[in-house]
Amino acid sequence: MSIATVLATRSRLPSPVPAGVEVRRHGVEFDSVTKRFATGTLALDNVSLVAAPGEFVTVVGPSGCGKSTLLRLAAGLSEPTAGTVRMGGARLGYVFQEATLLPWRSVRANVELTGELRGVPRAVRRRKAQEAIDLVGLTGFEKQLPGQLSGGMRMRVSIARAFAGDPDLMLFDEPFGALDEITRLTMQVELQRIVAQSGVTGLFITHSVSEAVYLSTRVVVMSARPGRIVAEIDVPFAYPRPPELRYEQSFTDITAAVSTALEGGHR
Ligand SMILES: Nc1ncnc2c1ncn2[C@@H]1O[C@H](COP(=O)(O)OP(=O)(O)OP(=O)(O)O)[C@@H](O)[C@H]1O
Repeated sequence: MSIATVLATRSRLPSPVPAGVEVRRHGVEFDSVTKRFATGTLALDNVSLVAAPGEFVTVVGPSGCGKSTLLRLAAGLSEPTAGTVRMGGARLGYVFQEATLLPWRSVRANVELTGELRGVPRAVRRRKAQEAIDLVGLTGFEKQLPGQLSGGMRMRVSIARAFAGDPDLMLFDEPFGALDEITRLTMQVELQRIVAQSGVTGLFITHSVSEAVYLSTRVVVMSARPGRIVAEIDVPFAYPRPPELRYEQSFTDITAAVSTALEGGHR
């Protein structure tokens, strides 16, 4: 199947794409990827996976099954032992479980950091930073320091910093894992809005089945180590997704399918 066909069938964006939303050109593709570490640990075994431009793909799997390894390969921080990872020169944005902000810098200065490190002219990076701050709902908090913000707000800054770099592909490594339940649910609602609004492609790691289903166009289920893909489940709901979607039968049917695949791959 060509990447254009995958996009046409799986894009989360309505057709025609709304005015002002530009679908990014790049996704990521893992072709028969195996990763064995120098210690002998086989972390990933023959994994093939596509996140086509405009898709938001979430990977769920038991602890230690190789999810972070998969993201490190996508980021080019590690090389496969066998197989190929293709991203066609995508500009990457990362969001980790910890917000990793510089405590002495204001919200704005933290968000501008990516542009600063890339040598983007001051006026341009300030404009990009403001757009990203507005996108994540932090308008008015530009001058605050990270220590003055809640955990959820710090995560918003971290997401804004990634978006200010104008990414094609966003990599998320359990970004909401350290948040309390209510903040986590709010951040899920925010993230699917932000992602749909920005047209970015996403690869997202989580332990939470309902988070995976609520956010994504497709959920990829991995087995216990060595990580293999045991199921791929499409999530057909249009964006933006209302929070109440989580209580609908069609939603719980999909979470049940993901959980069943997860339990099967864990045995
Ligand atoms: N640099 C490394 N050297 C050796 N082994 C490693 C290395 N990085 C990860 N591993 C091992 O590879 C396996 C997969 O690790 P990884 O962190 O990708 O799993 P994970 O699914 O993200 O786990 P968790 O859900 O607990 O965060 C684990 O057994 C881990 O100990």
